[in-house]
Amino acid sequence: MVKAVVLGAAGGIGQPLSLLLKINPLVSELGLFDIVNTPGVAADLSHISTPSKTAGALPPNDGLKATLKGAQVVVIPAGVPRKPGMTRDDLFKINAGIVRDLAIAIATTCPKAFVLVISNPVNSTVPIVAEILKKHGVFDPKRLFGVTTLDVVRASTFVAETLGDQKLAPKVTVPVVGGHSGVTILPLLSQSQPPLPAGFADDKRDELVKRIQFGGDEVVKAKDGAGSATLSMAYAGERFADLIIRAIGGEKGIVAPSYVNLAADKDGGEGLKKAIGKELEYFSARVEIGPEGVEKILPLGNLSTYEEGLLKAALPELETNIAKGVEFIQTAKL
Ligand SMILES: NC(=O)C1=CN([C@@H]2O[C@H](COP(=O)(O)OP(=O)(O)OC[C@H]3O[C@@H](n4cnc5c(N)ncnc54)[C@H](O)[C@@H]3O)[C@@H](O)[C@H]2O)C=CC1
Ligand SMILES: O=C([O-])CC(=O)C(=O)O
Repeated sequence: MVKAVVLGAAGGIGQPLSLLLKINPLVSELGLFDIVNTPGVAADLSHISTPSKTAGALPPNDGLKATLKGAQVVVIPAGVPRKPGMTRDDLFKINAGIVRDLAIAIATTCPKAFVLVISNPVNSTVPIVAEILKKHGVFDPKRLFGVTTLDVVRASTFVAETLGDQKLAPKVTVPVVGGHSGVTILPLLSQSQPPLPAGFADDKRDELVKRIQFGGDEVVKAKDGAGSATLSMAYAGERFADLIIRAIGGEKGIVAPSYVNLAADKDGGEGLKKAIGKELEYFSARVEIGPEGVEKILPLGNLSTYEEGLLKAALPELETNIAKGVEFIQTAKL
């Protein structure tokens, strides 16, 4: 049983994610923080007849610190979402500062917590959290996760649709690696289980890859100015948080997709760096998770020639995104 905290709990993702965590039987205490509306959200959820206690706080009177006290899992969906025409990187200006300030509170209040970052741009916000934790001397790469589960969820759904059977969606597995924006999202369709039909046309494959890479844009466009994915993200966020909570509880064999610092790996990510041909500090892949955090970053497996090309195209943007997050903290006067 763990204490889980949601930062940004009154938002489009925060509310349904908090609901799902409230009904997770492995959560004993649920702390909710936002700059608006958390007392109401917490009062509402607290009437649900599950064992966990729920409390909500606002910034005055150190509400953030009180909420974080004793937290083992902190999920961060705080920040602004995209509007049509924006990239995730366009959110950096506002969200980088929000995530930085929340990370400072984590570093000083619950430095051993597992931190799950949803706020975009994930490729940069995860390095921001890491740099803050480093500055406070409490960084453990094994306990910091960028949440990329929605990419994997979308891949399963879209492949099932392509196979003409929605009922397959919960069973389809497709590794999605790299990062969490546009071309940095690398769906490895050649490893899909069940596989795509033999002789699946190249143009159909390209379409499917694009749809997974730009699935977020599909929702942003449909919401027409009212934000981005919230309900599917809450589902994905809880699915990931649940795996983390079960790993903390000692369950064996937990494997989840996540954007992590490669120093989290047993061999410092050397195997993965070799596979991608670049000295990157962060990459998303399937990771084995145990009670102390990441135990191993799993190899990417065999990439098709086409996927090698996708990987090559992803690396420059990923590298720029990472550097932007790192520099934001390293060059700042905090
Ligand atoms: N990793 C992923 O796959 C996904 C990430 N996202 C990202 O999640 C973030 C949140 O999206 P939504 O929930 O739709 O936005 P939203 O605007 O509905 O909710 C964000 C919440 O954060 C709160 N907030 C702002 N500053 C805060 C602070 N300093 N401390 C605590 N809370 C604060 C706001 O008051 C608001 O309630 C966005 O950055 C979005 O791009 C969205 C979908 C998928
Ligand atoms: O597209 C967005 O801005 C939100 C997001 O990260 C996603 O839905 O994958």
